[in-house]
Amino acid sequence: MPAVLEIEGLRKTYKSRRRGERHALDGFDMRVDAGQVHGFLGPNGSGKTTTLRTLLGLIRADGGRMALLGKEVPAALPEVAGQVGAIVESPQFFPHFSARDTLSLLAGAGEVPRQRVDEVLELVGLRDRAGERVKTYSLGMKQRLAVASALLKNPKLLILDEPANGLDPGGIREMRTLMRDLAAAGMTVVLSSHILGEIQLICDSVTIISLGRRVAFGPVDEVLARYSGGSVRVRLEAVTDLPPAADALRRAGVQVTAYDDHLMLAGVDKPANVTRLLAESGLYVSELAPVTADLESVFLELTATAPVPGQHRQVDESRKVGGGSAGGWGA
Ligand SMILES: Nc1ncnc2c1ncn2[C@@H]1O[C@H](COP(=O)(O)OP(=O)(O)OP(=O)(O)O)[C@@H](O)[C@H]1O
Repeated sequence: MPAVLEIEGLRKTYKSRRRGERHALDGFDMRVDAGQVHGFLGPNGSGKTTTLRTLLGLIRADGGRMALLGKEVPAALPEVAGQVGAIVESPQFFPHFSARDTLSLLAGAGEVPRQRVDEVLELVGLRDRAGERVKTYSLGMKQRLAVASALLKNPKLLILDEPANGLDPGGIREMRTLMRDLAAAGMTVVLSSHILGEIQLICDSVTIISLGRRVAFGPVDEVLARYSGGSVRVRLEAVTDLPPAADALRRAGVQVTAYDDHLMLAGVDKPANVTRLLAESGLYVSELAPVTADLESVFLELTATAPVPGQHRQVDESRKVGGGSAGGWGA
């Protein structure tokens, strides 16, 4: 499958007199194949918008290479721009224009046939409100207009930064169907979003970025399988047995996360060893269940952004975590 978007070793450092240097992208890699819906995920401040802005020529990279539709950018941007539709950050519209006027203006500037305006209004569900002024629109309606503007030129590659922002549950579901339909029709779609359940439902593949570096990538199923490796939920007959059980397992080298009524273990190859080890300490297991991770828990683990009771995590406190689940206990 040809790559529609390729990034290798991308670097971007913001410099300011007051704050010094900030490495927003620190050798970032990304690849999106044709016809995929690809999720681009990362905590706040991890470098997603910087990546998209660099790719679209809005800011200059300090190093690395990028290609869109097989052409090196930024050099080939004039050639490929007509085939790439993008919304990065909230686009601004003239408040006194209607959605139809806004799209007609953009269509005229981009030599897009007028009938396409009605097509995209229909696609994003704005047909019946298209004559009203944008200043009377809700956040979700403005978001739909933004997606419509990105779709006007029927691009080969559609890049959407937080497309579900402000949409109601019905709107999110419609957006999901629209993305899938566009991909089925051959468009490649890159979505950045913090709604991970949604990404898991919509996307074929994902890239996860943390502190300006890629920490995971690949088909969603493979990423989930890779990072679910050996996760096991354990309940004991008495909850008072959980702390000594956690201690015994940790002493044996198992990664243990303790919850009120159960333990989560990572990297367990042979669950029977857990039962045996606990029984040897006089602790009896009432449930031992393998757990498949969802995208949210993989994301929280890889970007180290899971909430810690009693702490207020600051935006730059995510840390780089090596690939694969640590531990490997249970031989
Ligand atoms: N113009 C700028 N000047 C200085 N620092 C910047 C600038 N733009 C972004 N940064 C910094 O670069 C880092 C990456 O920011 P970026 O906007 O790319 O993150 P993001 O992943 O899009 O975050 P979010 O999910 O919050 O939108 C952050 O630490 C941010 O503060």
